[in-house]
Amino acid sequence: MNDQEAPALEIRAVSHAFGPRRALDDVSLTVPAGRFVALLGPNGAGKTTLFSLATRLYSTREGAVRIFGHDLARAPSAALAELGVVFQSRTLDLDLTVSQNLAYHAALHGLAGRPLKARISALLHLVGLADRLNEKVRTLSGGQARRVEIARALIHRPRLLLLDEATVGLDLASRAAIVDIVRKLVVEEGLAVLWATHIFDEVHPQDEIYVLDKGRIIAHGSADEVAGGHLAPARTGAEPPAPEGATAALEAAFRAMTGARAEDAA
Ligand SMILES: Nc1ncnc2c1ncn2[C@@H]1O[C@H](COP(=O)(O)OP(=O)(O)OP(=O)(O)O)[C@@H](O)[C@H]1O
Repeated sequence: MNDQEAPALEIRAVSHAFGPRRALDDVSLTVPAGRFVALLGPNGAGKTTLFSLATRLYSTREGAVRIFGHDLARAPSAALAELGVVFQSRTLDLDLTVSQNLAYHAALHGLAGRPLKARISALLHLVGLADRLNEKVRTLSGGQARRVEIARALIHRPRLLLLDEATVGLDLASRAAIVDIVRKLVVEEGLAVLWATHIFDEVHPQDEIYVLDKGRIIAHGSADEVAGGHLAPARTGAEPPAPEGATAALEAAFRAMTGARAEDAA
């Protein structure tokens, strides 16, 4: 299989333990090139641990991670060159400008000069922040700062983006703006995305989803299949369910599978 045909991300039979606590148990998932895949799991399910393994913060002792066919353990540079990541915790320098934050990160990838300026400008247009180039990150809203982090994650033109609960703590409008930007990147730029979340309304009926619970993948399919067929519009010509109805159906299925309490999952 050549690199063009390989999935963007392949996680095969990965397990991970912190001392006696097994955080991931035989997890396998695939993100095809150019596709949006959601990883849905309650708090403590193992999402961040999976991201830490996929980004090589932790080394994979059991199982394998491949990014566009490059084995992360054997060919880490080739694999990581294809990967951008937005972690759950904020990691921008508040006292640097948007441009300085991006340029600093770009330097780590060997980008400089005019091509770098053009790249920063293009990315800030993509995330709707072209006018904030020279402002300190401290002056941005939480949602705007998250968008800068997305731009930063894409600076080296990766073909796979991992986002770990990227909308946590944001208001509804900021969340919607970020989800829209990421989905647009998939459709228009051919980016592959793994979107980890526990927020149901971020998932569309036709999205491919994996449900992670207590370190195991307990369901996989379209969101509608996982919710027992209650999300997609009926084929009889009936009106599609209201978005809040679809969200409720997925949440009900998820809670039935995981036993998660509402406050764990919302
Ligand atoms: N560094 C660590 N040391 C010990 N246990 C850990 C460590 N990191 C995570 N864990 C445990 O591993 C399990 C999975 O945690 P993880 O953070 O991956 O879940 P998560 O799905 O990302 O949850 P959240 O949404 O709350 O961030 C949990 O039981 C957690 O307590």
